[in-house]
Amino acid sequence: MAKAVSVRGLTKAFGARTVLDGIDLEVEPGEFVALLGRSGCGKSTLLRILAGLDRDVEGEAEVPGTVSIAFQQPRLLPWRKVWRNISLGLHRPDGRAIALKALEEVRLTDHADAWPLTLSGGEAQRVSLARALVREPDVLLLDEPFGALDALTRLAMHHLVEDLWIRHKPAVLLVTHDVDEALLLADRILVLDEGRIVATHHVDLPRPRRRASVVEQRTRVLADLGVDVEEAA
Ligand SMILES: Nc1ncnc2c1ncn2[C@@H]1O[C@H](COP(=O)(O)OP(=O)(O)OP(=O)(O)O)[C@@H](O)[C@H]1O
Repeated sequence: MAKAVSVRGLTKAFGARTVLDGIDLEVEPGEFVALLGRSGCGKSTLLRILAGLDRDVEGEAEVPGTVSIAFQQPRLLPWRKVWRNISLGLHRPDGRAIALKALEEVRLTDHADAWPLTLSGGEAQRVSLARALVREPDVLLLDEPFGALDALTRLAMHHLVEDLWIRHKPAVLLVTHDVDEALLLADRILVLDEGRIVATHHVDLPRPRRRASVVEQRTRVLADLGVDVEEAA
């Protein structure tokens, strides 16, 4: 079967600075992959390239299917009601019905006619997810979508994303700094450092996952990030 994402020898430089350094990566259809790494290691740059937002690269980055991306900030248009933010660009006469269905999936039907500025951070992020999903993407790119949320809302979002992923089964690439988040959600974790994939972890824990079940593997992932858990404790 065709890969959802095929990246070969992908190199990206900003001026003299090489940000991605010969990345090779294949993602299977329906696979959930987390990209984990320190700030500035090139995670967002890779996602932007996969989304087709940056084509000035060396090497190959192929995403044959449809792609949606959600960012850390929901980026909703404040002058359009929630449902219109979701249906925007679909160009379909049944846009409202489709938006309502997507809002039902993120449990926000009652906010369909709200203005984005009246939403909480978690609600706005759920709208952003609905907007990404309504296009039924083959590949869903999530660039730290929970980064700005409080811990409890974050937890609820983890469950929601896992739920939506199981229902729609797009391939997902999730950029995160959060090891637990990666372990709770991903089939595979790629650790990036200075533009290279320096470690790969397969996560075979049964779903739905619980925080307690990720503790052991967390130590090994943190070690690849240069964090000694004994010391950090
Ligand atoms: N348009 C740009 N021009 C110049 N440098 C850039 C540009 N975009 C990104 N960079 C640099 O590329 C490096 C990688 O950035 P990137 O946003 O991919 O990192 P990241 O791993 O996603 O970081 P974070 O976790 O903090 O979001 C950084 O050093 C950043 O300053």
